[in-house]
Amino acid sequence: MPNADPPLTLHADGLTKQYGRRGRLALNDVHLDIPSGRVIGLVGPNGAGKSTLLHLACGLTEPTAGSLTVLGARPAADASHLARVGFVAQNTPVYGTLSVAEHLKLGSKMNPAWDPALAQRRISQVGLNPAQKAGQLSGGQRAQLALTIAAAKRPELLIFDEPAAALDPLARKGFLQNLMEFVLELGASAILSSHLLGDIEQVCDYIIVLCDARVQVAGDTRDLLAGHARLVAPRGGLDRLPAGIDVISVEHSGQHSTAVVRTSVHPSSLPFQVEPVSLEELVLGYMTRAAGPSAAPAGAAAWEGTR
Ligand SMILES: Nc1ncnc2c1ncn2[C@@H]1O[C@H](COP(=O)(O)OP(=O)(O)OP(=O)(O)O)[C@@H](O)[C@H]1O
Repeated sequence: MPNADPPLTLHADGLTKQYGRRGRLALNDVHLDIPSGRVIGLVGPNGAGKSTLLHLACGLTEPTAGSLTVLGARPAADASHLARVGFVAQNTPVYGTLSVAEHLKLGSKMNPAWDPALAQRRISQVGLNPAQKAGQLSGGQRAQLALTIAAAKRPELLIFDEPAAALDPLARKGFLQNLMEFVLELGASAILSSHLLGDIEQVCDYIIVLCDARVQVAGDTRDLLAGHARLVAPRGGLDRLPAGIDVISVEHSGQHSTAVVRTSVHPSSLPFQVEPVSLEELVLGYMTRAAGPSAAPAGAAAWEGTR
């Protein structure tokens, strides 16, 4: 008999979160189907709802409406499900008065699948002194400790909320390398939120752009890049576009107009200069669109008819 497909990493159906009865919606009718075995980048502006989505995925908070499953079950449904997910929160919290070694001991007591060899190996690889109190570690060392603890649980899914935000470029590079090594070693999926698009581009093969509580676009990074393009034309030359082209954002500079578009039309058949988009352009395009007409560059209204 063929093996059953692995459960989706994350399945959200109408997922909505409102903090308090009068609070604004932090997530609004979110639908997502994220396959297993991916490294997922969650991007969006401040206040978009990224941490809220990650907290819901870890069972730290409950949805107001809609449903969410993680690895095929309700988040934090029971102890065994908790053990399948490793979470590193935004400020990489550690117990300041406990040493590095005591953190590992605590981890081993609390997690049935704890891998002591993996924990020891990574601690010495990143040069952490087992006797040092966690309160005396630098931001980068704290992040490495938190990553080691999350990975030594041998989870199926690692979730990171802005893991590298406080790290200098070199520490960030090391951290991301370690993260990828863990993902490969564990055969795990990972979700990380970040404002650092370069980091996301480096390690993620799946992207979710979340703005203003809603998913703007989500999908395999390569597919998304292949399905979008940058059109360049003399100013005003993009005012009328063939069917099958969805304008995401448009800018005018000097004599030229440039648009990021989603297109089902083969680029070579378009009567414009067509260039590939970078991930950064794609993400910024969706963020600009979500920010609404008031934030859109002058002339964007010309595109309304094509949407
Ligand atoms: N505990 C809370 N109580 C009330 N409102 C909250 C709470 N947590 C988040 N919010 C609100 O929900 C919205 C989404 O916040 P969230 O922290 O999920 O955004 P984010 O995308 O992670 O932002 P950032 O990039 O700044 O970390 C914001 O408007 C925020 O003020």
